[in-house]
Amino acid sequence: LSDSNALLLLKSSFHDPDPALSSWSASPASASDDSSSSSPCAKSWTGVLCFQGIVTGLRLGGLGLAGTINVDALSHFTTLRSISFINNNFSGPLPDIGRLDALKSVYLSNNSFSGPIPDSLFSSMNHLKKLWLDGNAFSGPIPSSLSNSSTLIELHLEGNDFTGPIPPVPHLSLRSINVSYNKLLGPIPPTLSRFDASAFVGNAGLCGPPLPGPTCTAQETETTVTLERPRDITPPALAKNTKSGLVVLLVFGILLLFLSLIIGYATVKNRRRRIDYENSVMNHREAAAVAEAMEAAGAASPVKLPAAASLNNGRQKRGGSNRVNGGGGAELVIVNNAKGVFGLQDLMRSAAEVLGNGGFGSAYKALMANGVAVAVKRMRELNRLNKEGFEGEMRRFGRLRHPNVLTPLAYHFRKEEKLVVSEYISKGSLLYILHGDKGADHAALDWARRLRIIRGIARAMAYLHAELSTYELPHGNLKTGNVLLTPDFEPLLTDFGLAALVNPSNAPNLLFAYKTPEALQLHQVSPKSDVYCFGIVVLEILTGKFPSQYLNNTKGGTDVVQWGTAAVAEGREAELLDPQITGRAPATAEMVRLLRVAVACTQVMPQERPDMKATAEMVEEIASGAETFGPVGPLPSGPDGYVQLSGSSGDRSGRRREGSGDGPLPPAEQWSGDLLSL
Ligand SMILES: Nc1ncnc2c1ncn2[C@@H]1O[C@H](COP(=O)(O)OP(=O)(O)OP(=O)(O)O)[C@@H](O)[C@H]1O
Repeated sequence: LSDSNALLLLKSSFHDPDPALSSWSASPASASDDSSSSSPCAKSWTGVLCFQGIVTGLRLGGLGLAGTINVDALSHFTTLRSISFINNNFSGPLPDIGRLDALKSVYLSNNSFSGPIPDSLFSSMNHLKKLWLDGNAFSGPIPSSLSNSSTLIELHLEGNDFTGPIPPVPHLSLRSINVSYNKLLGPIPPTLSRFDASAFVGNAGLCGPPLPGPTCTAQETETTVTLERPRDITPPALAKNTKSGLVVLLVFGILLLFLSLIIGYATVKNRRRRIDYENSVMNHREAAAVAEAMEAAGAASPVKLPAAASLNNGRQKRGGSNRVNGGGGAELVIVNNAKGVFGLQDLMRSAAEVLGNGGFGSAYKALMANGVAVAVKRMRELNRLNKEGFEGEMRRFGRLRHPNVLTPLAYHFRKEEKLVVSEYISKGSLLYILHGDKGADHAALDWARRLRIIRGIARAMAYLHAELSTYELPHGNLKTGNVLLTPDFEPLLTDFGLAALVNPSNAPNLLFAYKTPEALQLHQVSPKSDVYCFGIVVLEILTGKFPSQYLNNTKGGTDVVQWGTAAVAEGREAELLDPQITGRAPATAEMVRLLRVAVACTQVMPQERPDMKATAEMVEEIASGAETFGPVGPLPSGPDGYVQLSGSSGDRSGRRREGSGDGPLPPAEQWSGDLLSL
């Protein structure tokens, strides 16, 4: 069997409706010989990873594949190191991947695999480092053969129906584990208590550290001495230090214990909110989509904590420098003093409120005694850089000044704990206001406000692309969950520039830019990936629909890219617009033109998208037309019934039409995607 034929055999076990694997085809050469020129490595087959002409990996995530995975075909590749089938629709039992004993990484997240996994399945996988089975419907016990995987560094089993106890997985090499939202029982192995509580929540029968709440009977003595637990996460320098070191240790202990408690509380409370929410006004499909996004993003709206949640821990010392409450590394470094200078103890004395638990870690609001409210995020995943590197990035972010960019105020760095502090923005995220409880803020999202929001986001993005022009991803995580709104509905972008700080292996799970076609297909990102994300955001704001692109599966939301692209191609853009912004009136030219810009931004090929500067200029020009001329009223219909746009549009045959006044778009030659022909 040649490599090509083995892959074709594999392909024949898939159901590939798109088809996404059309590049995997039996050319005459590959069918007849096995020469190097007929190797899949020489033919750029989608998702086939090679090293020196040898197939070493398959990355077939997010391709809409279903059916089964033919392990016989895969076993042909004795050098296969990594397989990824994430975000597809595979179902049935876990394929017998245990036979692929050279595998180091297995990514099968977010499919519909189900049933128990044979207990001995992992016995021969002596090289296994990363196992991601989350977001499926596996049941039965977690296989005990995982206990032999002494090389394991990432184990993700969350969101399944696993039952029974957590087996004693090798913990020395383990860097991340998540078994949340299963049906697990019994004590958490003490060796795993160093991980965050969020890795274990959602299992009614689990007990013991790091989970808050009732302790396991067998572990009572250990768990009741709660103040000793933070010893694990306190740097040795602090522990052996002087009296002040002990005070800081104590304060940290209380802070971290408190955080664990409130995260657990918030998680339970937020799940309840989401269920209520699903039962309310939204149709089931969209509700499910939003619920999953909220699940992924943690809380969508603040959760009030009991008054006893105040973190009052003694007197603070204020320093004159920008390192506040220094000593033993337990300091807060101010990078932007727009909200004054404050220290860790100011935070600890604040009334605290959980905001949520995003991909990077948990977030909470702290209202300090001076009346300043801040959002504090524990950034567990920012482990790529050492202290100097991290500080350099934070200082750089702290120097950013733009009315639509939320510049961080301060950070705290230790190997085990990274905090980033920003001003608290009371309205919360655009994601929640658009799709959440549909309250007064949602009702206020009329066309004028949405246009200003889009313009503000475009300006901020253009600014970030200029200021962080050396970054592969100047933002990297643009989505409406990371657009906060000020009381007067001005957008503020947050969570930008983090791609440089996260480990590359984790970036695809954390950053929305890794959901772009080029990232999913070619594992490449660039500033144009940000442009794609911007396009999604604009489509979301214009249509009011929750983008399926935010989800890790195909079970909900609206594919706004496909919807928008088809509508533009067929000249029926007006049909897509959220009725809330059009009211009973027909779409305005600005709405339709913005939709076209968004579709241009979401072209599959990055080189066919405008860059961020050109995009922002187009948005600016459209918005200024709207401001100068006011609502343009009903659009004249063309002879074939299609909306006729002023100045910038073409008819379905691509001919340009004469318009009536809101000016031309910037020159299309700045980018190769021809907006005018769309
Ligand atoms: N500065 C802030 N002011 C007000 N709310 C905030 C602020 N920063 C974050 N939030 C809210 O806190 C919650 C958690 O935010 P976090 O950034 O940790 O996760 P996320 O943005 O939801 O997900 P991701 O990690 O993918 O960016 C979200 O609901 C977010 O809207």
